[in-house]
Amino acid sequence: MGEHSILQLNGNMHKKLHSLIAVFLKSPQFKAQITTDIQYSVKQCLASWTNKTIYFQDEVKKITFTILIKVLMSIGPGEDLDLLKREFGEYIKGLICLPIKFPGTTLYKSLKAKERMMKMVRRIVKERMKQINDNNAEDHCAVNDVVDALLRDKSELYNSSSSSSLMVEMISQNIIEFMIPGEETLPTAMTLALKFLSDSPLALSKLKEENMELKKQKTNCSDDYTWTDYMSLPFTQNVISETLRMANIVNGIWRKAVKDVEIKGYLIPKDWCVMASLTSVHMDEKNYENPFKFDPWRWEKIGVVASNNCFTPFGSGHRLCPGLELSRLELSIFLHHLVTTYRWVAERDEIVYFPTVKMKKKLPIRVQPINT
Ligand code: HEM
Repeated sequence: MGEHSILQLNGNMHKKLHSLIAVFLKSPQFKAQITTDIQYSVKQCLASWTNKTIYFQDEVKKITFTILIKVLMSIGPGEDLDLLKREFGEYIKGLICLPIKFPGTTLYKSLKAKERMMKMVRRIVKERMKQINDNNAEDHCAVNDVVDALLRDKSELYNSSSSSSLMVEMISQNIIEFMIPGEETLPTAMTLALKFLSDSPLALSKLKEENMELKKQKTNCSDDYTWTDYMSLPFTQNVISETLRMANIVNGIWRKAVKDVEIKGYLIPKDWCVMASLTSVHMDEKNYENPFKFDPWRWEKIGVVASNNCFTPFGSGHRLCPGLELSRLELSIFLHHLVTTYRWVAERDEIVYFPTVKMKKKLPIRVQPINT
């Protein structure tokens, strides 16, 4: 990973970058716009799945990747998006591979793919920088995506880099590395939600009932759906929490001790690395009764929590995932349109948890509109 990756940064630089992204993702304008974009993407994708067998695990990435790129750079469907999709696929293969670099190796191809992506992202950042300078409009124009948020930053995060070409370089690098934590996690959450629901008819029926009610209300008053509509469905949020608890998409997080630390009588010497296992917390019967059972109802007692000591799918503390709410929103919109418009039959498949969470056969399903 590059030296500016948010995942590797520490101290002040990390704090500023994290806060810029988190503030943008929480802004009301962003929430309103992205709700419309996700709805559009979800409906289009679902319509293209009907009456044939699809591999859910692969197909759902079309929704999440499109949204991720929209959030980062406002790129819609077209050549640029196709290029990014292709090159990013090649690039991530090289993040965990043998460190051998000569033509033909995975690492070599990955670095070449990153160069091609950098070229495109650099062009976009430069164009945007020019627009901002030409209009001298920093204070009046809406911040539409992460590129805007980083370019309009006043906190000197990049300004210390003095030359504008270095600033373009750093922002482009950040944008590419920001794709890594968002690309694989969310489609996996959607895939496992579908798997758990396919195996739990009671939960599916309650989910459908709640979402049909919202659909009826919206149809009667012909209002558009808002972020809050989707995020206020209690059972749907419980299905999402239970999916995240059992899926353990990020099974552990790494930290390095910057000084000697004592925790519960154990000494962690300076420079040691520690992995906090999130899976152990989520699957511990001291925290969750019958932890291997998919039981969205358990959250009626626990209540909706973004994160606490016993529920940390998005991590916690100053590295808490800034994509937390966006992920819950995408999951909610996806589930809403899926269960209110379609039914599906999933083939038998198994969850594999190592090295990463996946479905063994990519979860083949057949989707049909409800009223056929
Ligand atoms: C269900 C989906 C997701 C899960 C389970 C998840 C989980 C996590 C976890 C556990 C961390 C903390 C890592 C650590 O503490 O070292 C994290 C960090 C992060 N996530 Fe997510 N994530 C998800 C979706 C997303 C999405 C959609 C985005 C982008 C829009 C995103 C962007 C990030 C970023 C940039 C960080 C680094 C934050 C920092 O170090 O300051 N994530 N995520």
